[in-house]
Amino acid sequence: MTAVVEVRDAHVVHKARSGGLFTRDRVYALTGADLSVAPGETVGVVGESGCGKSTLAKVLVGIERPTSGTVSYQGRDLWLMPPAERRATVGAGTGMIFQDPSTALNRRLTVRRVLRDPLDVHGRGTRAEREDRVRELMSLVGLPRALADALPGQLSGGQRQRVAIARALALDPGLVVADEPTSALDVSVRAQILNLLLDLKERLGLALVFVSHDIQTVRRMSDRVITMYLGRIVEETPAGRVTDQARHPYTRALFSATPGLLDPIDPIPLTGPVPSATRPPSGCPFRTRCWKADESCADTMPAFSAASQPGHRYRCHHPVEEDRSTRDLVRQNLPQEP
Ligand SMILES: Nc1ncnc2c1ncn2[C@@H]1O[C@H](COP(=O)(O)OP(=O)(O)OP(=O)(O)O)[C@@H](O)[C@H]1O
Repeated sequence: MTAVVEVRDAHVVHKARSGGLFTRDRVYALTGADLSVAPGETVGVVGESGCGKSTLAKVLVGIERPTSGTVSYQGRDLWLMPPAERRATVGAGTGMIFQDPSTALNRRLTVRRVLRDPLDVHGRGTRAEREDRVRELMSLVGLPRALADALPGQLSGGQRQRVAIARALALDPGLVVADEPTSALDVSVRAQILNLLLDLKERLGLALVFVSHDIQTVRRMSDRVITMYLGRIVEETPAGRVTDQARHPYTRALFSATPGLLDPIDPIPLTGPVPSATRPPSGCPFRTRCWKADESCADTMPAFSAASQPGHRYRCHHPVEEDRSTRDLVRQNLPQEP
């Protein structure tokens, strides 16, 4: 089956913000990322702040051009397309939902205008058909019709995020990327928005990439979970295996620290700070915080190894044994290994 989007060996390198105008320092925001998203699949992306989740999300929807590597839509290289074709391909093929709907929506445009805009820009249907589509989109995301002429400032946070979701769906995209779609919302409406996304994904057969700090939610929403560390994808795990059968020590540590998933255990300690993305450690970037690391980890970044389950792969010289539960790892005084 052709992937909706396929990223191959993508690197994103920025000039460091902190180093002043003439700095030679570089931030390695994304390093050698490979990811393919199949139609109808939900891929969750987890990792600590600054690990490159948003960068990957932006690369997937063509907002960020990789410094090197390729991004293909339905097998065609996005950045080799003429600009007008690229804009049309991305505009119609993808939708992006951002963290904060207050800043993502133009505060001067009514709900109707926000939703009609992409239809106008891409010349979809007659005027009457576009108005029908606006009504359809509002009903799809559970917005009452009476709100069509409201401005974003007159809506609640949850309603604003529903508008942003409807806008992302306006052109019937095959891929929606949601970057922390609930983190700016009140806890009381988060579950409603997540349920809406799950429902839409089922009904519309969308491929969804779901980026979040909230590991519990990622696990619940996703078919497959991508773990990122310091700009690199270090593991891809079927969602059902991620808590107890992940092989990468970092994935285990992240999930062990999630309240409610493995209670009552102490989390696997992540010692020390995340190294700077300007000077990532040689070899495996996680080695400076990993209880399993030895000298070999400083030499090379391991290639991906396949685990026994299809769709599960990891990059680690000393993976956690497949049959060791996370609870057992913690009980056996983990930091003293190897
Ligand atoms: N335009 C930019 N210029 C310089 N550095 C950048 C730029 N955009 C991102 N970065 C840096 O790239 C790295 C990855 O950033 P990114 O926003 O992708 O991480 P993230 O995992 O999404 O973080 P968070 O969870 O906090 O949103 C970080 O070190 C960040 O500071």
